[in-house]
Amino acid sequence: MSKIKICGLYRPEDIQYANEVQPDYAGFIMNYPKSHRNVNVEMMRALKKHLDPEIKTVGVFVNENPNLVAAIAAMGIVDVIQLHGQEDDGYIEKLKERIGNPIIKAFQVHSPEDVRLAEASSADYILLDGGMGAGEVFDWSLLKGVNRPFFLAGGLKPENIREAIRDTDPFAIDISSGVETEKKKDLKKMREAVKAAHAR
Ligand SMILES: O=C(O)c1ccccc1N[C@@H]1O[C@H](COP(=O)(O)O)[C@@H](O)[C@H]1O
Repeated sequence: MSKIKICGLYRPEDIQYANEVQPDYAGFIMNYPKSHRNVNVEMMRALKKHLDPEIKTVGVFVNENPNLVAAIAAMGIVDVIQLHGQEDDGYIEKLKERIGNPIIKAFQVHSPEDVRLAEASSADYILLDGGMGAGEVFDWSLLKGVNRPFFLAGGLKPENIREAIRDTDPFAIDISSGVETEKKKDLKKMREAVKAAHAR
């Protein structure tokens, strides 16, 4: 069993689906127009209003100005901050002085050195990913013996979640494209993903 974050919600229907299938975390790609999942602050505020408060919201940022991230955190619309760009420990420390929200730092993993770098992060959680929301699986054998709890991301789908949990024992599964059909969240796939992650 693992927790699960379903990432990249951006339509009102996505919120209804999340309320129905109850992931532990709901992720929102914020201020990143390169992604089709992009939401701005106003959209986020409107979506959050309808989300079950038991589901934690994660604001995902890519190399965003830390002052803006802190300002968004102060609005109370994100419970957790995810940093998915090249933000370093200096950036994270600066942010920690301004906000009390837990911080997840994402790392792309291609080698054992990438894993060591992630383990040393000053973030509250690390997220180990193959790409950037592009559905890329990486070599999970690199994760043997990781010394702290991690979110596992990258190319996960309902069909490979059980194998991923068995092989890597993550704190949480993080999934986005694997629960979409034609770039839109798919209720059936979301239900199957949550069931697979929460199965004992
Ligand atoms: O999903 C995006 O568009 C995105 C954009 C910028 C940074 C991160 C993004 N997504 C993150 O990618 C991983 C895995 O996604 P997938 O399941 O492989 O599609 C997840 O952490 C998302 O938060």
